[in-house]
Amino acid sequence: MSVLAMKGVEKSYGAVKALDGVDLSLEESRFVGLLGPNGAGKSTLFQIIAGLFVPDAGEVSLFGLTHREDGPEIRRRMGVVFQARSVDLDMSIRANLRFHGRLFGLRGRALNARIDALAEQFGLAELVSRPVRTLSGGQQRKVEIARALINDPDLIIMDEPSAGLDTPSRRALVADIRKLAREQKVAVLWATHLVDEVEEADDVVMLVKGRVVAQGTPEALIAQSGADDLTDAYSSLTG
Ligand SMILES: Nc1ncnc2c1ncn2[C@@H]1O[C@H](COP(=O)(O)OP(=O)(O)OP(=O)(O)O)[C@@H](O)[C@H]1O
Repeated sequence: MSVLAMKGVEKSYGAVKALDGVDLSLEESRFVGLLGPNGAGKSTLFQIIAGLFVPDAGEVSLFGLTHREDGPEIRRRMGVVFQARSVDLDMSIRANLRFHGRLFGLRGRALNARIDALAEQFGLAELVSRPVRTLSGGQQRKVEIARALINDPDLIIMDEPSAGLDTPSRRALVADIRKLAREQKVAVLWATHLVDEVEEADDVVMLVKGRVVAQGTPEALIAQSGADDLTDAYSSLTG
């Protein structure tokens, strides 16, 4: 099933062209890494996928639907992890997840069961009553991700979800999300400027100055560029 299809997407901020004809597709259960340096246009792309920005040109469809005609249905089926924190530091994990669950119409026992399942899945079960402020950076990022999964989405888009984490925590988070994609059939778009986070992605899309310069499996990109590994391939394909 096609979860996301973008064709010829353009977006400018005044004279700055942030996206310059982006084509991108994402299928069910795929973990796709969106790799690009600072300023490549990753956040702009996310805002468009999330329906917060309207592109200047091009087409975007999610689950075969468009934001213009079916925004609420798309939002019901999508989770978003932005770079900025979206949970309340002074509230407990459970209170934060309850608040977000209610936005999707979840209530009572069903909501509590969903919170318990997510807390268990992300190793937060012992911590659900603690204010988010008292958690480690890695645990706080997991709360962000649990929040984005509260509505059991078919697609989750994540803008540098590992920001601020050390290398072991980043690796663990990537492994958790890859497992989630595989086992729960969630399509994942993971934006980062760190090559090691997408080395085992199903597909990697390289974005530079608003253009997709390469996309394919990590193996295909390495072969295409005659490089030894994905880091070298990224350097050579992105100049
Ligand atoms: N609100 C804005 N007004 C003007 N220019 C902007 C605005 N937001 C982004 N830009 C510019 O658009 C381009 C793409 O920015 P964007 O934030 O989408 O890139 P990014 O890949 O997410 O970068 P980073 O990895 O640093 O977060 C950059 O040149 C940036 O300076």
